[in-house]
Amino acid sequence: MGLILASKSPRRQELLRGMGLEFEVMLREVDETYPPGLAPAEVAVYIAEKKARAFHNEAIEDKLVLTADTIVVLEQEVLGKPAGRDEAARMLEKLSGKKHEVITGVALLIKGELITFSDKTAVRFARLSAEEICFYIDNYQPFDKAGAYGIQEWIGYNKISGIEGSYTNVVGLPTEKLYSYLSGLYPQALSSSGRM
Ligand SMILES: Cc1cn([C@H]2C[C@H](O)[C@@H](COP(=O)(O)OP(=O)(O)OP(=O)(O)O)O2)c(=O)[nH]c1=O
Repeated sequence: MGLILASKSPRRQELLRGMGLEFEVMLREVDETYPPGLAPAEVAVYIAEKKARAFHNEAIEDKLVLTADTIVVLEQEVLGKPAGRDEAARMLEKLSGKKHEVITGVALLIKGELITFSDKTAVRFARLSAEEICFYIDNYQPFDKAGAYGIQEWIGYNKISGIEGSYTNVVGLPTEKLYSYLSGLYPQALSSSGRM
């Protein structure tokens, strides 16, 4: 069975490769807004599902479509990707010295059937000074990342004091949980790449 990753995120592509999976990348335009009243814990799955539904009417035979969405939740506030420098700085100021949650929602679509799940990781930031925030924004890539940071970049190495849960979930895909779902539901997706 073929696996389609519907994601432009180079991190997700790298994580899937790291899982030993073979896949192709197909992209569709998706409006990533969500209803204002939606509980933060449900937002990532809601958007991942929207990304998968973009393939609903397509002839993709028996291929499995995988989509995901990652958000940061700080004290019930959902932080997505920052729109610009000021918003990135504000997000990092809020995260400084606090613990937040990173939630990645995943949707699997096959033959019109949709399965969704999510994983949650707690991340604790050390205090960030104004200089450190400026340095990070000027030298790294906060703009394509939820919460304006990448755990895999400078800030993750130097300013994250602890995490509880899956590391890959923070980067963009809960690989252990995904592997378990694929093993149970679609072992063909794993065996087609010769790994099982
Ligand atoms: C918190 C955090 C997020 N991120 C990334 C993961 C996601 O790529 C991004 C959140 O945006 P998403 O909307 O989840 O994904 P995307 O727009 O990059 O890709 P696509 O919608 O095509 O699948 O933030 C990191 O790389 N490191 C981190 O530590």
